[in-house]
Amino acid sequence: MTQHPVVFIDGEAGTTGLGIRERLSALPVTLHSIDHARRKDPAARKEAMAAADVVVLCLPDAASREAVEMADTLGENAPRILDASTAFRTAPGWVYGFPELSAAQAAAITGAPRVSNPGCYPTGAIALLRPLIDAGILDARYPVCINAVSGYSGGGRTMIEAHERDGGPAFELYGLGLEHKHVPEIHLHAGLERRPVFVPSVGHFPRGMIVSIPLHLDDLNGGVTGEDLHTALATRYAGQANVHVLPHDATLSAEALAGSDKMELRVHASTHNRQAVLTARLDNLGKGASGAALQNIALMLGL
Ligand SMILES: NC(=O)C1=CN([C@@H]2O[C@H](COP(=O)(O)OP(=O)(O)OC[C@H]3O[C@@H](n4cnc5c(N)ncnc54)[C@H](OP(=O)(O)O)[C@@H]3O)[C@@H](O)[C@H]2O)C=CC1
Ligand SMILES: CC(=O)N[C@@H](CCC(=O)OP(=O)(O)O)C(=O)O
Repeated sequence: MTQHPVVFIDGEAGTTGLGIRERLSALPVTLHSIDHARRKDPAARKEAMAAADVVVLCLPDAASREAVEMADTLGENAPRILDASTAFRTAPGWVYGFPELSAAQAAAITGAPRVSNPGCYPTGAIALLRPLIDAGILDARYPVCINAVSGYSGGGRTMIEAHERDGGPAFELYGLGLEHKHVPEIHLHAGLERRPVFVPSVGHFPRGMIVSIPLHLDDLNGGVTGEDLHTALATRYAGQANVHVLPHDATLSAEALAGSDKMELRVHASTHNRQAVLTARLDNLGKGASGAALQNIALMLGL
C-alpha cells in the first residue's frame, strides 16, 4: 500500500485549521489528529509533530512561536512547518508562501523547511503592488495607501461569536493607530521602500474581502495608463490557476468570492482624470488563509 505523507494541523479546531482540514481531502495525504481534549497538551502535540512530514500551525502568534520552539527540540526529526500566523512572515530563514509572488517563489516553497502562509490583506495588496514595482511602473518610494474591508471571520472565533451573537457593527474602521500587524509584511514583500498607510475595516458579513489602492497616474513612471497597469498585472499572472486579472467593474461586492480559493485583480482607471484604483477581491478564509495553505502544503509535499 502507498504511504501518504502525514500532515498534522496544530489548532485544527480553529477557523483556519478547520478550513485546511476540509480542503486536505483533495490531496493524497494522511491527516494526523489529536484528541480534542488534548489539543493544548504539549506532550500530545510534540508526539504528533514527530510523526508528521508537514506541521501546519493555525494558532495565535505566541502559540506559533512556542510550537516552532517545540519542533526545534526534535532535532533531525523536526518536521517541515507551514505557519498560518503573523509570527514569521518577515522572519529570516522563512520562505513567504505566496507562490505567485515571482517566477521563483513556487520552487522556493517546494524546497523550504519553514514556510509562512501570507496574511489575508497582504495577499491582495502584494498581488497588486509587487508586479508594478518589479516592472518599474510604480516607484518603490510611491506614497501607497491601502484601504480594505474584510468579513468578520477574519477576526477568528472571538469576532465570529461577537457578530453572530450580538449582531456586531454593520461597518467599522479599525487599526487606526496605524500599527496593524500586516503592514511590515506588505512593506517587505511588495518591495516598497516607504511604509504604506493601511486602513482596514470589517463589515457584518461572514467572509469575503476587497483590498483597494488608489493611484495618481501622473505620479507613476512615464505617462502610464490604466491599460498599462492592467497589462503588467495580466502578464505577471498569466496561466495562474488562482489569480485572475479581470476587466474593471463599476461596483464590486466584497462577498462575491466567499467559498472560493481564487483571487480577482482589477484596474479601474479614468483616462480623463489620470487616476486609477487597483482592487483585489478574495475570500479572507480562502486565498486569504486556508486555500493558500493548501497550495503551500501541495508544493511542500511535491503533490
Ligand atoms: N481568520 C482568518 O481570516 C485568518 C487567520 N489567520 C491566522 O491563523 C491563525 C489562527 O487564526 P484563526 O483560525 O482565525 O483563530 P481561531 O481563534 O479561530 O483558532 C485558533 C485555534 O488555536 C487554538 N489554540 C490557541 N492556543 C493554543 C495553544 N497554546 N495550543 C494549541 N492550540 C491553541 C484555539 O483553541 P481554543 O479556541 O480552544 O482556545 C483555536 O482552536 C492566527 O494566527 C491568525 O492570525 C490567517 C489568515 C486569515
Ligand atoms: C477582520 C479582522 O480582524 N481581521 C484580522 C486579520 C485576519 C488575520 O488574523 O490575519 P492573518 O492571520 O492573516 O494575519 C485583523 O485585522 O487582525
